[in-house]
This record gives sequence, C-alpha cells and structure tokens, in this order.
Amino acid sequence: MKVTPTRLPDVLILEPKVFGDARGFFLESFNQKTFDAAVGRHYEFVQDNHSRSAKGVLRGLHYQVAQTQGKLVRVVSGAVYDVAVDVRRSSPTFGQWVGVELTAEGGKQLWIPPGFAHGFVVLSETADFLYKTTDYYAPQHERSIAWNDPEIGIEWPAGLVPVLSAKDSAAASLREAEVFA
Ligand SMILES: Cc1cn([C@H]2C[C@H](O)[C@@H](COP(=O)(O)OP(=O)(O)O[C@H]3O[C@@H](C)C(=O)[C@@H](O)[C@H]3O)O2)c(=O)[nH]c1=O
Repeated sequence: MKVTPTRLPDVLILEPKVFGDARGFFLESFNQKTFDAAVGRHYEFVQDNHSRSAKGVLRGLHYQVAQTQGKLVRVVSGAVYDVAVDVRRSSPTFGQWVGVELTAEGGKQLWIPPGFAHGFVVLSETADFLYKTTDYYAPQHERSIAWNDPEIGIEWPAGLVPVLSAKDSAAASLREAEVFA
C-alpha cells in the first residue's frame, strides 16, 4: 500500500495495491496489519457506513466530541472532493484543512483520525461513499461546522452551489463550535 502524507501531519492518503487482470481487478480495501503499519498505531473499527449522494450534495463538516471517530473513507462509484479540518485547539494545525479528490477509479482512501471534522462534496452525477469508523455513531455528541466558514477558508471546487441538509445549513462557525482541547 502506498502511503502519502498530507499537509496535516496525521491525515494520510492510502492507496491499496491493485491487482488487475483479464477479469478486472482485485484489491484489499482494508487490512488491519497494513493499516496499523501505515498510521503507526492500532485502531479498532466498529462501524462501516455507505452513503449515496447526487452531484452537488455536500455533507459536513462533521465530528463527534465524545465517542470520537477516526474515519477511513473511500469512493466506490463517482467522485468527491473530500476535506478534513483539524479541530484540536492545542494542535499547531488547529483550524487548517486539507482536501483530496477521491474517485472510484483512483482508489485513494483518506485516513482522518479522531480530532478532525470531515466533509465532502459530490463531483459526479452520483457518488457512493464508504467509510469505516473507530467509534459508534452518537448523534448527541455530533457537531457540525459550516462548510464555508471564512475562518477555515476551504477552497471547494469552483462554482459550487452545495445541496445541504437542514442540519448542515444551520451549522456553527469554528469560533462558536465546541472543539477538542
Ligand atoms: C452518520 C450516521 C447517520 N445515521 C442516520 C441519522 C439520520 O437519520 C441519517 C442521515 O444522517 P446524517 O444527515 O447525519 O448523514 P451524513 O450527513 O451523511 O453524516 C455523515 O457525514 C459525513 C461527512 C461524516 O463524516 C460522517 O461521520 C457522518 O457525519 O442517517 C445513522 O443511523 N448512523 C450514522 O452513523
């Protein structure tokens, strides 16, 4: 597996080895040992999620303040622009973001450790988005930060008019939000 650092030290791009042949391809979408070696410690994953969204749908920026979730995300149909934001106040990269295009063909995965807010926008007609989480969904602990908070300044794809959930339309700014110490 190829491991590529991003400008946020703990956020990593992981690319499993693809074995192509006359039948198609094979890849290990998750291997605990390989993953642990890539991120340098052991994480237990307890939930697998799958969402499908139409073009322009933007989900995020989400995180849980307790039962914090690390997320290993990938796309199995279509394309998204995926973003992680460091929401650990004591971190030297607090409030900074990184964005990576994830496509079904490209096979890139993004590892977003606990302590980061996460969101994505769909670039293709539809996209199927799969992710593993290191803790369970806990809506009472979930927080949402506005996708367009000027203080974070995420450079989303040009011309984006996002389709948002009611929850995400009412999201807090980073300044107002409950973040990690
Ligand atoms: C995330 C989640 C949602 N749900 C339910 C609650 C709700 O009725 C419905 C849709 O929930 P949401 O609107 O929160 O779904 P969504 O906006 O897709 O939320 C997700 O966004 C991305 C960016 C993330 O990073 C994820 O962690 C998660 O927060 O699914 C679960 O049952 N389990 C879950 O783990």
